[in-house]
Amino acid sequence: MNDMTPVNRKLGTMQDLKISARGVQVYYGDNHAIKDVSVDIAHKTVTAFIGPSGCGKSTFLRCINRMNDTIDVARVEGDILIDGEDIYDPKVDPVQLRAKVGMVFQKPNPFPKSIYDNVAYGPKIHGLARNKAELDEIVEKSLRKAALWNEAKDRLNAPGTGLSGGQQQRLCIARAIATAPEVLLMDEPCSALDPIATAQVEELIDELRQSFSVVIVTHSMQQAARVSQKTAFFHLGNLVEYDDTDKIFTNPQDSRTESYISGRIG
Ligand SMILES: Nc1ncnc2c1ncn2[C@@H]1O[C@H](COP(=O)(O)OP(=O)(O)OP(=O)(O)O)[C@@H](O)[C@H]1O
Repeated sequence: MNDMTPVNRKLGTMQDLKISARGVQVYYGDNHAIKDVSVDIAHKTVTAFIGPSGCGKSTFLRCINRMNDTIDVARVEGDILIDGEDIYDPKVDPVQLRAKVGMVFQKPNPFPKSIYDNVAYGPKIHGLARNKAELDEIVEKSLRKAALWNEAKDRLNAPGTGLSGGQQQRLCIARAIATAPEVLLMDEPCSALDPIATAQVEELIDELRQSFSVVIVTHSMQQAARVSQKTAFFHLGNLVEYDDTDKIFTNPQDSRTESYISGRIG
């Protein structure tokens, strides 16, 4: 592991460090999907992962809450620390970790339960509420944070699957934040949404940044430019460049980043 790459020298001074990855490698059988990636991610910041299809964005995102553990052929090496703690330490319970590091997927995937129960499920299993009143409060707060309360408050007992696609995605965001996570991972959260629902979710991401570190995988460079403060460009499993979003889009240092943002690769 080489800690003195230009990326790391630069990040050595980062304030409010939340996630620190060092020398991360991911293999799917013989396929070396992530190659020696080191990156520091700040708290209360939106970080975008961009890059051509198959470059490893989702794979690296899934390392941050150990979702790759659920894929039989996947093998992860290297270190990922959150608040200085190694999340791959055998003492860490992945279920507890995923409450702290929430995830929102490409397609809205509410449980086949009521709107209320979708949000209450996580706090219940993690024992975050002592009684019904506390649970009600968590549900309301989470739906408010996800900008869904006004639309959902009169139909809390209706099925979550009855909401529109954009509302379902906000419900999934409410469900993810109900367990009071510190990091929210979003894997192309708007790819199944229309432009209006996309704009609502993007606005929400900006608000979520007040409370969480948000890491978002996106195919849309416009979206990365709109929502993120930091951008990481991946190519063929390598983290090629990581910097302030403005800089990546206006003055990239690596020719591969330049080619990608100008549409020549990808
Ligand atoms: N569950 C899996 N099992 C085996 N190989 C996988 C799995 N998921 C991803 N891969 C492989 O890992 C590499 C990186 O894929 P990944 O999905 O992380 O890329 P990506 O940049 O997120 O792509 P996209 O933008 O198309 O979603 C690819 O070669 C892919 O085929």
